[in-house]
Amino acid sequence: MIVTIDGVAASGKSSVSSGVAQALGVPYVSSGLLYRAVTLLGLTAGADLADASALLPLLPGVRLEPLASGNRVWNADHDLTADLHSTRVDGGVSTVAALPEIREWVDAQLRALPDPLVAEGRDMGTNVFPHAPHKFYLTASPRVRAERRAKERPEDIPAIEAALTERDRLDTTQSAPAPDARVIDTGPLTLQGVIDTILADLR
Ligand SMILES: Nc1ncnc2c1ncn2[C@@H]1O[C@H](COP(=O)(O)OP(=O)(O)OP(=O)(O)O)[C@@H](O)[C@H]1O
Ligand SMILES: Nc1ccn([C@@H]2O[C@H](COP(=O)(O)O)[C@@H](O)[C@H]2O)c(=O)n1
Repeated sequence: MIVTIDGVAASGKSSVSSGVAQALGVPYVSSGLLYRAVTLLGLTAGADLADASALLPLLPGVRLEPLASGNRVWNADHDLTADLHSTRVDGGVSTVAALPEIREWVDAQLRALPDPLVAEGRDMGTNVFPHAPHKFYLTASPRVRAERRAKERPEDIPAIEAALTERDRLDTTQSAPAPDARVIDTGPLTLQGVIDTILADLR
């Protein structure tokens, strides 16, 4: 069984997916981490982030480890995970994610994973796993999302809100709820409240 949890930036996708996956006893996979890993490797190599032919040669050693407690991304034996959520990576990742060749590479990594799993991102329910029987799409206002993220980042709330809004704009093409997804406004809910809403739906 595959459960897809898509949504806008910082809507709670990875935290909610981790909670749902742990309750179900299955792994979850964060597709955004793969786009972030490509971006980090591109930035480190000084590559043009808009040029897929410069990025693809950097990827043969990249591997996602989908654990229920939290995903890790490796490049050969180097753990990239801690460096994937920087403001610098946030600023470049939508450029990388717009490249069809990179999207194909990410989709292939995800589809090679064994069922069952919880998959989170932007296009899990629409594109990568369109036949998944359970689909969710998380939203919250930009201000609520920025207030939550401000607890983990040094930037102030207006700067975070502006960056999130811009990332949503750049990601519009691949970020829409599947027609058969349940849309959940997480604004009025606690993290556990969102997890419980999804688990109740699955039951
Ligand atoms: N319903 C909620 N209530 C309160 N805080 C929440 C809720 N959902 C998520 N959070 C918090 O919001 C922050 C962002 O959540 P998370 O990183 O899971 O979002 P995301 O959608 O995976 O982000 P990104 O798109 O940047 O990868 C985290 O600090 C998380 O604990
Ligand atoms: N299915 C996906 C997942 C992510 N992206 C792109 O990656 C960026 C980072 O994703 P987060 O979930 O960690 O926020 C995101 O802004 C998108 O550009 C994607 O295109 N498709």
